[in-house]
Amino acid sequence: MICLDAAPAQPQNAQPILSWNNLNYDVKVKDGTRRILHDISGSIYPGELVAIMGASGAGKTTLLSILSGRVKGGRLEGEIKFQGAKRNPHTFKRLLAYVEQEDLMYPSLTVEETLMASAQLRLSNGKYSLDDKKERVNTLLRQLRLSQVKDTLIGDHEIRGVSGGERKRVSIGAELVTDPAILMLDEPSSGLDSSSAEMVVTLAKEMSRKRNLCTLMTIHQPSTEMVAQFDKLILLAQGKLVYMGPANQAVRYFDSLGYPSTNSNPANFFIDLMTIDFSSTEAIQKSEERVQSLADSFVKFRDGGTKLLPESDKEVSGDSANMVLMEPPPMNSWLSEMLVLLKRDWAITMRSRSFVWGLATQCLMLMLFVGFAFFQLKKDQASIQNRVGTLFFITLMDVYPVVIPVMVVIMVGRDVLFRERSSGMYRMTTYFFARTLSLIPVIFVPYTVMYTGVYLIAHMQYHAGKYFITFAINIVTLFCSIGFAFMMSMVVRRIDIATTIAPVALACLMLLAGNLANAKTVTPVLRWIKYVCTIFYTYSGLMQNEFYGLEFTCESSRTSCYKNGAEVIAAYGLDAVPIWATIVINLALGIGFYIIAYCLLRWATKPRFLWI
Ligand SMILES: Nc1ncnc2c1ncn2[C@@H]1O[C@H](COP(=O)(O)OP(=O)(O)OP(=O)(O)O)[C@@H](O)[C@H]1O
Repeated sequence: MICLDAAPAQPQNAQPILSWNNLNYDVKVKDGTRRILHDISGSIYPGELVAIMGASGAGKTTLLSILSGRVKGGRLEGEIKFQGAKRNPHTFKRLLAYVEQEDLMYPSLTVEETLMASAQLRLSNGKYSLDDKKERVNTLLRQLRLSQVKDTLIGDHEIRGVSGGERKRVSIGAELVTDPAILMLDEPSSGLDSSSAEMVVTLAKEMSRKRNLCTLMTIHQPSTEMVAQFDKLILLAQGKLVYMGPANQAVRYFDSLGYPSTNSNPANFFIDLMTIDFSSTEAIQKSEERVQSLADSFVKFRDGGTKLLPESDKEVSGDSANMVLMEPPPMNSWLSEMLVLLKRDWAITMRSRSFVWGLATQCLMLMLFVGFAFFQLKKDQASIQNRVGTLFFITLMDVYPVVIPVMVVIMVGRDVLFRERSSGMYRMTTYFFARTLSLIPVIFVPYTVMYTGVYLIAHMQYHAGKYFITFAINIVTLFCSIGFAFMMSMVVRRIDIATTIAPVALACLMLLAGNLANAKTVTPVLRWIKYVCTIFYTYSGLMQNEFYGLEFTCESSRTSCYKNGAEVIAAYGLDAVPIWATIVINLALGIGFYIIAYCLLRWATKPRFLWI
């Protein structure tokens, strides 16, 4: 004998993995508050495959969000227990595998790389060797029928990759690579053809059985075959519970209430029963009354303690010895986590061909263009303007062509970052280190070639010390530019807005950098800006490094001449900060940008979920 709330094949004394009581959820709307969920109670057990079904707007996603601890805003009442006790947010988050409706993964990684990165980040090094992790990924690839496509890219609208169904299975695999206690899937069949959707449900069932895992999914309108796979159904109508119990008893239950099945697909029959008919005022009233009566009947039915027998006495085949993990796995060391992320980020960066080749081509072209525009500078008065032009141009090249593409690269992966952060996959410091380290060679190598080329072709002062100082100033500026790009990527959420704002902000800084406006005569209201302006310090450092020590000739036709470089630096007002200080301050500004980006990311990913 099995009561309605328990799994059809659970032993009677089994403890629910998750139970919830009297959940009420209200949100603010224009004219007051609206109750989205009304007094919902229930429980789910290890090894069960449970579907939350209902018409559009019934509250399926809201219920799943509440149970997963991801609901934001509004007012939540009731009680949720995980393995019989109040949930600990940290532990629960790491024992829950949540697959969102959208498959947020890096499109340029292969299926195997995606699963392997997840395994390396989530599985404890103390418990699993690298070979164990590979074995686990191979098993998952087999179980999820992904072995054939393991070397195919995930892909997106630009890169041809795996099919929609395969992508969904990779999303599930990336979550199942650990031993979660509960798997939650939000509309896993959306956007899939019927056979892919069926396959996802079949696999979810297999996984639940094999791992004694409780799987809870929202699903809109499953096929008859899919309904047959579910152990338990939670049927919602207008935020009210109209049925929760064995899937194979639902039709009989509604029949007993006087609603015999009218459709060969039980899901269609349930949806028809639960949907509000908006075709006329009478139809609305009639269908609302029906939904209310179904909800009332279910309350009576459950309060009456009526029990349902499953049609078959199939036993859950999960190994009862395969107990659900009570504690989340410990996190791996900072270094190991960083190295895994670095390997992954390096692959992503190197596969962003337009970024890598774009930077390389741009640097080569600029080197030739700037070098030959200011070819073999002499020591006459005209060369002063040309040197100033070369150095200001190089300063700008250190910033503009770096900030914008780096910002785009970071923002493209931001949704994945947020998803991985919300499941506590890694620390944020490892993310920043790995992402920056993966970008550095791709930026620094072509830029170093560019500086050196311009230095030689334009014939700046040939002096080893001066060359290395130029090199140091430029490298630190590039570091600042990457930091600035990180900061902008965290401030603005949309790429199009970020790529509009960043050039404007940089143009304002450029104005105050000491070339377009004299550094000493800028209005005091704006003069302070140069002290937080990377462009100013870079330009000032490069100018001093090149001009100090130069003597200029003066043509007899001229009435006034600069005799030496020191006079030029003084005239431009760039002698206030010594060269070494320009490097140190830029380094500090770069670190500051990173700290701001880090704080913004922490703030953006800080859970603001309602927790009971
Ligand atoms: N924060 C909110 N503010 C206002 N209304 C909300 C909020 N969250 C949910 N709702 C409303 O609650 C109802 C249930 O939403 P929910 O997304 O849970 O439905 P659903 O059953 O998942 O629908 P669908 O199948 O269309 O995704 C909808 O009418 C929705 O507009």
